[in-house]
Amino acid sequence: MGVEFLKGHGTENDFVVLPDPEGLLDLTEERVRVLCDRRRGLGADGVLRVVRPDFGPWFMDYRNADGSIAEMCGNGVRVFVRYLVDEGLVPAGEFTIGTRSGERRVVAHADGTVTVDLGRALVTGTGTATVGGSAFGGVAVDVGNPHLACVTEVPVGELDLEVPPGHDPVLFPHGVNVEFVNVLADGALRMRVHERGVGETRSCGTGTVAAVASWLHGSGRRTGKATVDVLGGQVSVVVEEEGATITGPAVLLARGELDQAWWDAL
Ligand SMILES: N[C@@H](CCC[C@H](N)C(=O)O)C(=O)O
Repeated sequence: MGVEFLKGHGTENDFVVLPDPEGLLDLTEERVRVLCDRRRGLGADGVLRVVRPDFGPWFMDYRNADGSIAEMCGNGVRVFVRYLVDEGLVPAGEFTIGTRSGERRVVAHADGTVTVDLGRALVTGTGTATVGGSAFGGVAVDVGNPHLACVTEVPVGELDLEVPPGHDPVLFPHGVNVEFVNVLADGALRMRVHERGVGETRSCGTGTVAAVASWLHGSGRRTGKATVDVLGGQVSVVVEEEGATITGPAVLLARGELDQAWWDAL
């Protein structure tokens, strides 16, 4: 009997899901790196380990593709919720899950979309990202994890995000996720993102919240909502004083077993 896995994505931000209710899996950095490698492993932007603690709700243990641990993953939560509901572990509707950023309320809707309350999107300052020698002013936003969201008139499709954007390490001592955002119309944004611990991804849920918070901040507002187009689809974001929500799709597309000998050898 090998190690059970599922593969899923939220707006093409893709994850390997590892059901581990008893918390028995030894999920080393190396195992995460190889699992996420698109040639040596299954390929993914991150891993979601599904753990049932002795007390409290189901816990999402999220890891970036480079093996690092992050506090929160907005798209990952939606896929995590899809797994819990599809497996009959939690009834659809509203419930709570655990994350490294604390407990979060979620709603699994009848149409298959999931809403996640990501807590307050805290604007903590301003900073600069550099891409190809050009500087982009941005707003630092804490969505449980760190973001620098840069609203720009440069079409985001023109940016080379193969190379990690430069940022001020003093402002972000633990690294940062960097978003570039175009305002398409009032209430519609387009975003690309370079994620800490991953590289450019086709979507970042917490990043879309940071993008909306940054856009609102730039227009003197603290609350509002927008749809955000990302490379992998579209999500809806609402930013309120007491918390920000993201709503979008969550897909599980495959399941299987990792070869035990392969896993043991890692
Ligand atoms: N893709 C995620 C964010 C994952 C964590 C991030 N790379 C970090 O290191 O903070 C999302 O959907 O929010």
